[in-house]
Amino acid sequence: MSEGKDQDQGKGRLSLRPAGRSEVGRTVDAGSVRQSFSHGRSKVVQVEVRKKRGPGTPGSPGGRGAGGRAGGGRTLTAAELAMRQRVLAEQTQAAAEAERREAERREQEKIQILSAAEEARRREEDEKRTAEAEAQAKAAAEEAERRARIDSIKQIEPKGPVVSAVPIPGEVTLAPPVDRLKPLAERAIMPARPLKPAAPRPQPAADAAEPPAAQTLRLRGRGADGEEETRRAPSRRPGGGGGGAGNVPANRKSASPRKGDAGRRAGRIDVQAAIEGDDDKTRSLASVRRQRERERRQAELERLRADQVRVVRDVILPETITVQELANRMAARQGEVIKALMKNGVMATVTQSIDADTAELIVEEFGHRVRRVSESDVELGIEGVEDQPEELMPRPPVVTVMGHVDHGKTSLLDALRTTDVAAGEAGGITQHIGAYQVTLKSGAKITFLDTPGHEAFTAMRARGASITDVVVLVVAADDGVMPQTIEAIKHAKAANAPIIVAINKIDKPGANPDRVRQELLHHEIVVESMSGDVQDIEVSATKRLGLEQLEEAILLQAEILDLKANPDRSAEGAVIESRLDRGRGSVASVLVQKGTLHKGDIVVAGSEWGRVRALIDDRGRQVADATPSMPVEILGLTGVPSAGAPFVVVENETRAREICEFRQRKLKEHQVAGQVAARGTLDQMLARIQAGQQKEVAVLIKADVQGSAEAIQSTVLKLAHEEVAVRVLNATVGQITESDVQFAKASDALIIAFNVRATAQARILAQREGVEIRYYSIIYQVADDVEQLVRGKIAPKHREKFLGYAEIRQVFDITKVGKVAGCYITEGVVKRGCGVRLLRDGVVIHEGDLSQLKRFKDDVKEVAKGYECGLSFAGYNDLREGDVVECFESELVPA
Ligand SMILES: Nc1nc2c(ncn2[C@@H]2O[C@H](COP(=O)(O)OP(=O)(O)OP(=O)(O)O)[C@@H](O)[C@H]2O)c(=O)[nH]1
Repeated sequence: MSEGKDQDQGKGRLSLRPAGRSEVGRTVDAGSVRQSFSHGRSKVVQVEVRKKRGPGTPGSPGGRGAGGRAGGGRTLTAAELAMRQRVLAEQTQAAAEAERREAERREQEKIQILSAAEEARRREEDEKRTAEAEAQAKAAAEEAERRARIDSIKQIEPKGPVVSAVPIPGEVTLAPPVDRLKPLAERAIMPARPLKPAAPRPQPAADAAEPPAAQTLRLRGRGADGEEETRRAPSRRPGGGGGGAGNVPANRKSASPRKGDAGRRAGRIDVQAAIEGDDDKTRSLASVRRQRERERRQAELERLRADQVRVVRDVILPETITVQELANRMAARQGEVIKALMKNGVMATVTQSIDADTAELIVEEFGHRVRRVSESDVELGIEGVEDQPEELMPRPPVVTVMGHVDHGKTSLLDALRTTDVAAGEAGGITQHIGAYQVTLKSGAKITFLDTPGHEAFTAMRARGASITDVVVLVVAADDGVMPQTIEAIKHAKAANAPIIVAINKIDKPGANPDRVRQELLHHEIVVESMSGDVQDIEVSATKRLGLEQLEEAILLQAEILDLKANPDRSAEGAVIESRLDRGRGSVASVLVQKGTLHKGDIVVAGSEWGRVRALIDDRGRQVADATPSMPVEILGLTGVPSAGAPFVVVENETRAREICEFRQRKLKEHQVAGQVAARGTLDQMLARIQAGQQKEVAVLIKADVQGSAEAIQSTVLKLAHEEVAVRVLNATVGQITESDVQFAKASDALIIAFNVRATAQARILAQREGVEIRYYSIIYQVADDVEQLVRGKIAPKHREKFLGYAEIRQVFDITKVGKVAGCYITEGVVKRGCGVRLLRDGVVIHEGDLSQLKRFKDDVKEVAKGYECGLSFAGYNDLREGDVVECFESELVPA
């Protein structure tokens, strides 16, 4: 620094006040710095400011210490500076250039990589396209070849071995033994071809279908050496490498010389090649072709076979069907059906039945059409076709006589029977077959149903037999219109049957026919003599008065009704009544309604069927046939059909059997559901009451004594309220019989049994008909239940559960024990400690508990039906032979 004092300060350099801590006013110059000291001195120091790498900065190496340099340093000449700057610029330029080149190089590399990838992708696509085109071409060629082959087979008888007669593209063709050393090109023109040159070659066709590019390649490949072929070969193989040798897979490389040589024989392989085991190394194109060809042919064969058998069938499916039957109906193999079922998760053997839904799935899978039928379809069409008006002929009317009790229905029917003009011939109408036909003087006929009363009429109607054309309402002139007369009117009206009023007993002293006519007016029956349209005839059954007029009135009514039927068709009608006759078997009285019934016809009546062995009319004569409206007895049915059941003639026994089996099955189902039905009726009644549809609860009372019956009647009648009335149909004493059940059924009534029981037949009937019988031994319980019923609130529940019946066969008097009954269990079971009722003639005479139950001196828990046992009652000794012990258990039924 001190050296710097002497330095000339006027060299045009800038002076700077330094910014040092201890200094003030330092200046900065480009090359010198003025330094000021505290005591006033100052000096200028030459400094060399060396800018880092700056081209304009003096590049002296001593730029680090300003002071040190300043002493021996020198300024750069302009030339030096320029040079340095140039050098520096050059260096910078070079570096930038290198950098740019590097970037370029990298870019180039990247482009190369990308283009290589792109190239590879393109190549791959090309190859794929070529392969596809080739496959299409091949398929076309094969098809053409197949056709040609079929044609050639048709036209030319093969002379040589069959295998060589028809060349198949890609197949191994027979070549004569060839020297292994012989060049392949030479061998290629040898007879490596089918023995039958007439057959078309597939190759040209394949070539024709190839894309032009591929063709060009191939043309070049042919006849040339392996190089061309090698180039072409990979492109023909999907997934093969590109044109570059490095991309050719190793196996391709090994195969290439052969391939190149045999370029012209592409698509074929000779025996030699096969022997050499070429396929071991690489699978030739020809081999692949052959395999594809084989597969294709196989597939086509299968398709053809399938087409031949694929007939779309209408498969009829009932509600259930066995696998075997299903296979039969589809004309498929059982194994296939089982397989299809397994696929759907159903494991079934051939004999097992499957439901219609599952079967439908299978049928659809097999490509057939499904036609679902219901079991009841067996009944379809049994009624036959509708008759044409021109086929109809007039037929006699069928008449039912109705009226109040003792008004003379039976008497009138008997009187009418005697009006038959044919009576003299065979002792008149002697047979009781449920109906009879009278022939009038005019030759006209009338059929009368022999079962008077509206109950029978309604029962018949309930079973579907609406056979009455005209109702004759009998009203006794001395008695007038009575409750059952009104009932009869209601029933007749419900059946839409016209009424003819027969005012009977006019011979009686107190007879007043006009009163009857007047009373009938209240029930909407306006007789002719009162300007109405209802015919009224005054008759006397006993005195046989007015019978002819009555018959004429019936005929007139029939004429108005224009009753007609076609006699020339298979018969149809209804069973009037039936029974089992000891000598003749099942006997059924039927009324023919349509057609003519012949001896030998096959008849289905209800759930019974049979061939008509004999036809017997109401005079007991055998007849050959029965025309419309004629009642006859038929023999030959397999069982006893129920009254009111319709009958029909069917074409054959198989059909008859089929229908009956179906109907019997239905009947059994119905019987099984009988108990439920009984329960259901009461529930339905309750529901109707709740819904306000039923305004009346009808009951039929049966009690052990008249006093109880009357007490119950008055009790239940009091339970009626403004919305629901209580109607007591009957309040009598004794067991419940079948007629009680029928009566209750007709009026939709509930049977109240107080200390009495139903007969076995009545029980069965009630179960079948769904009539509810409720047993009581305490009057307030009856009142309780009926009240609930009337209010439609809570369904009354059974309070006890019936266990069984035991019949007392012998009574032993044992000292200290008392009376012990030797019993036989006729129904259900008897359990130790159960509740018992002692019934004598169907009436409860004691109710209590069982004290002992023994079998052969051993106490037992229970004894079942068909076994004997000994039992005694707790605190009751009046046991008698023939008494019946009813056993029950108390059961809590929540409301
Ligand atoms: N005087 C007279 N009595 C008759 C006449 N018709 C019937 N009776 C008598 O009336 C009674 C009842 O006759 P039925 O023919 O049994 O009467 P029903 O209507 O069939 O009676 P149920 O079978 O009980 O319904 C018998 O005693 C007959 O003799 C008649 O025209 N005149």
